[in-house]
Amino acid sequence: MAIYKPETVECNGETFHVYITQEELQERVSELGEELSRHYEGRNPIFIGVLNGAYIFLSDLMRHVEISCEVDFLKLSSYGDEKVSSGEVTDLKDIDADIEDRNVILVEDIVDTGLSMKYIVEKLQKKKPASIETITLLHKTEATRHDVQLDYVGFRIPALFVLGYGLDYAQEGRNLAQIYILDGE
Ligand SMILES: O=P(O)(O)OC[C@H]1O[C@H](OP(=O)(O)OP(=O)(O)O)[C@H](O)[C@@H]1O
Ligand SMILES: Nc1nc2[nH]cnc2c(=O)[nH]1
Repeated sequence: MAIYKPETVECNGETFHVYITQEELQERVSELGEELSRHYEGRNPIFIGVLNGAYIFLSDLMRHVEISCEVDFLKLSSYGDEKVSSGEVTDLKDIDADIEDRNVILVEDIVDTGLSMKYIVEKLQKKKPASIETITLLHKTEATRHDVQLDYVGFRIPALFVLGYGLDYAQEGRNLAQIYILDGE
């Protein structure tokens, strides 16, 4: 079965090229899974993925976690079909699990302005978990304006629009197996 990983890709009339390869992604995700396994041994953590973007990273990550753990999802949106944040977070789905006294690992695909991560951590804190740590595959360090605590980061990247491996452009491109960046950037 073919994996979808062209060198360049057209999405919504714009051209993107490979920025982080499938091999680089898989190696880093595996390292992160091993690190979490060591840190959370015996603590039965619950992974909370932020839909839609984090679904591929989370599913790959969990397959490298070699301890007992659980998973749940919440869904929000702040970008709509645009490349820049609307500046407002819309709640689309809450978690179902009771996380009181649980060790929570919040999983994001990307932290850009930091608005979504800050919003979610504050929302989850109200449910009285024993702990919350955060993990993001990508962090746009120079774009982050909100005060967020990032405990595990896959890759630090420049403030440029990226696509693939769960990240979309107007809902397209999530199925790409690599991370792509706009041509000319
Ligand atoms: O740090 P920020 O500026 O808040 O950006 C990060 C958020 O943007 C993306 O979500 P998006 O709103 O695009 O929804 P999606 O995951 O469904 O694509 C991504 O999944 C993060 O949740
Ligand atoms: N696809 C995509 N979604 C984002 N959400 C916040 N930043 C980005 C980005 O660079 N690409």
